[in-house]
Amino acid sequence: MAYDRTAMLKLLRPAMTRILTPLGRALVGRGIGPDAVTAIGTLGTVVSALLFFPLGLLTVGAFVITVFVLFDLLDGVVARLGGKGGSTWGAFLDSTLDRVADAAIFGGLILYFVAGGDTLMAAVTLACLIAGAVVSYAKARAEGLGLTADVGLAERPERLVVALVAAFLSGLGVPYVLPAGMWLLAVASLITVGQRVVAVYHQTRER
Ligand SMILES: CCCCCCCC/C=C\CCCCCCCC(=O)OC[C@H](COP(=O)(O)OP(=O)(O)OC[C@H]1O[C@@H](n2ccc(N)nc2=O)[C@H](O)[C@@H]1O)OC(=O)CCCCCCC/C=C\CCCCCCCC
Ligand SMILES: O=P([O-])([O-])O[C@@H]1[C@@H](O)[C@H](O)[C@@H](O)[C@H](O)[C@@H]1O
Ligand SMILES: [Mg+2]
Ligand SMILES: [Mg+2]
Repeated sequence: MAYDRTAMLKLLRPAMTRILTPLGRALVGRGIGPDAVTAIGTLGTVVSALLFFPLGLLTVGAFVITVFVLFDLLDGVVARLGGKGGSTWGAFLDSTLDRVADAAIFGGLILYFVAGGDTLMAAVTLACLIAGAVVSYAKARAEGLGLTADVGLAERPERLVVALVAAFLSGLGVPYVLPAGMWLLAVASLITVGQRVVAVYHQTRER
């Protein structure tokens, strides 16, 4: 079953874009370009994920990472307000650095579980990292072949919301929420890989 992205968190995109537009305008007015926003967002995410999560500071880590991860919406806003409607280079940079940010977030959580001696949850979180990367790769490869794979239960916003909310609540002392979130995400990401493979398979058969 294919999930239309308009049925998922993508629905929040126009509202988030509206909220971020005044900030985007201010950045453009100061001569700050989208690539700088992309780079700062990625750097901030990587440093905070690899600092806070392994130390067990899950709530503050999830909060700070959320701020930096929202730069991924802000860079597109800045690109579009800049008048050129976004560049090919910017699209490449944005997607590539998203992979770096995702690796740091899930890598930070893996280090947290390893530090606590929880090998099983470290492995489940590793599955989230790998399956999430395959989800993104499947779409990028399909697009490189002139096809589309813009479907799935757990696209990047869903993966980030589940991981960050679970980490945030776990840090507040809510029991079982982080393991439950990681198990849920591992399964949802695997399903998403399947959905994208099936979507591409059907397109190749139609050809
Ligand atoms: C103080 C602030 C605290 C904030 C707390 C608020 C909590 C947040 C609540 C809700 C978030 C809701 C999620 C929003 C969903 C958005 C859905 C969506 O569309 O996501 C996709 C995007 C970005 O995708 P992409 O990068 O592809 O789009 P762009 O718009 O950037 O466009 C790309 C094109 O732009 C051009 N371009 C780009 C870059 C560049 N350098 N040059 C360019 O030219 C080019 O043409 C490109 O093709 O967003 C995401 O994926 C990020 C999702 C964010 C999810 C955050 C989830 C956090 C939720 C909860 C965490 C709770 C813990 C903390 C609790 C704190 C409570 C206060
Ligand atoms: O494929 P996926 O990982 O769910 O989501 C993708 C993002 O991770 C990627 O960075 C972005 O450029 C793509 O347009 C797509 O939204
Ligand atoms: Mg972006
Ligand atoms: Mg992005």
